[in-house]
Order: sequence, then structure tokens, then C-alpha cells
Amino acid sequence: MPERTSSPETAPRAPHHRLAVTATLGALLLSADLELHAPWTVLFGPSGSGKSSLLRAMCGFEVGSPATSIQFTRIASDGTSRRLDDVPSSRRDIAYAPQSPALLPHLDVGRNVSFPFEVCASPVRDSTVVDEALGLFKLHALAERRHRELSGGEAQRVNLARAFATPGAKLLLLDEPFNGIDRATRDALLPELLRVAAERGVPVVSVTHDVEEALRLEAEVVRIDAGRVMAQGPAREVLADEVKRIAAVMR
Ligand SMILES: Nc1ncnc2c1ncn2[C@@H]1O[C@H](COP(=O)(O)OP(=O)(O)OP(=O)(O)O)[C@@H](O)[C@H]1O
Repeated sequence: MPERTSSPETAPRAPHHRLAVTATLGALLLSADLELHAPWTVLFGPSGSGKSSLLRAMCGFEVGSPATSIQFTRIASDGTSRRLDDVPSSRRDIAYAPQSPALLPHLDVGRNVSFPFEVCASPVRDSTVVDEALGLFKLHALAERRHRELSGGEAQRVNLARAFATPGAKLLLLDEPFNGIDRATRDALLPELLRVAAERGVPVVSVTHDVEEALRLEAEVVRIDAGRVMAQGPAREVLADEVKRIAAVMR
């Protein structure tokens, strides 16, 4: 595991999840061992470096071929841990928003967002959580539309709302969550999503290529390159070179 950078005010916390994965993705060997510590963790790295595959491995989806070795452990606040390797994805208590919104075309926005209640073992549809998710992503006015009647950014908001409305989720995985969403809407959403995630105590792991997004989220950044974890720590430290480059361009 690479050395973790940390400033005094961001001393390492006990991890809440640990993922060790080895997989062959075409010509790329994905070999990563990482601990998730922060309320919001960002996987950052170039295209094709293995970020989405790591997220999928956490979900319990098959990644790579032929042999994939995955150890995924949930660590509770009392220090007890549970290996989830053999637990099917539907029973891992993980909410996942894929990179491209995979909305159910025959259901309207409202039913798409409440769909996790229908497939999870939740005894009742919690309309408060669904309403909260529709409100958070400004979807009430679109609640009766189908996927084909939505713009790309609107469909992405439904994709995220569905993840946020997943009952009993103990981890939220968001793959490039602001794809197709305009900057102003994203900037308004970021603090709200942080607040909701913190209130619920549900850690979030997202994938991004966007330095500003990682900084605004005050996230812990895991830098991935060529299938490996190269660095992990506060966004300002891990992304210092990128921040300097952006500042030089703006001068
Ligand atoms: N099942 C698979 N079989 C073969 N190659 C794969 C498989 N899944 C992913 N890959 C390859 O592995 C590499 C990593 O893919 P991955 O989607 O994890 O990258 P990423 O860092 O998320 O990229 P991006 O930022 O472009 O979304 C890519 O080169 C991809 O083509």
C-alpha cells in the first residue's frame, strides 16, 4: 500500500472499508489495495487507469478476466469487520450510480427513483427518502417523465437520486456523478450531497477527472495510475501539481 499523505488537521481515521483487488483488464493489471477513511473519497486518475473497475469490484461485480481476486471488507465503528467477497452485489448494502444512467425505460422518473425499494428487502416504500431524493436533485417537476423525455443531465440527476434513495445503503459509489450536469447545477449540488451523506453517516466514493470537484468536496483523493494506487490523502496535497498547473494557466 503506498504511503498516505496527511496534514495535522487531517490525521488518518480508522478505515471503514478495505479493498484489495487483483484483476487482468485486457492489457492492464489492476492491482490495488486501499483503505477508505473519509466521509467522501475520490478516485482520481487518467482515462483507462482502472477507477471504474475498482468501483465495480467494491459492488461485487465481476471485473476483468480470467482470474479476479477481490477482498472487500466492511469495518464497523466498533472495529468489527465483515468480508463481503462472497456476498452478492444485491446484498452488500451498497448504492451504485453507474457512469451512464441505466434508467428503466418503462418507468417514469418517480418510479425509477423508488425502484430500489421495490427490489431491496425493504418492507415499505419510504416515501420521505424518495421525496427527499427527488427534491435534492430538483426532479419533482419531471417525476412523471420517462427516460426518453429527459436530457442527458436530467437523466444523470435521476441516476444519482436513485442511488441516494437506496434503502439501508452503508456505502454510496458514484461513477463520474456530474457527467452531463452543468457546472452551476453541480456547484449547487456538491454541498447538499456532502451534507446529506454526513447526516446519514454514509461514506461516498466517487470517480472524477475534475480537480475542482475534488477540492470542493474536501475529499480524500486516491490517485490511480496504470491499475495501481499511487497516492492517497487530502485533495490539496495529492492534487498539488494539478492545482499549480491550473493556477499557471489562469495567470
Ligand atoms: N472486462 C474487461 N475486459 C478487458 N478490458 C477491460 C475490462 N474492463 C475494463 N477494461 C479495460 O481496463 C482499463 C480500465 O478500465 P476502467 O473503466 O476501469 O478505467 P477508468 O479509469 O474508469 O477510465 P475512464 O476514466 O475512461 O472511465 C481500460 O483500458 C478498459 O478498456
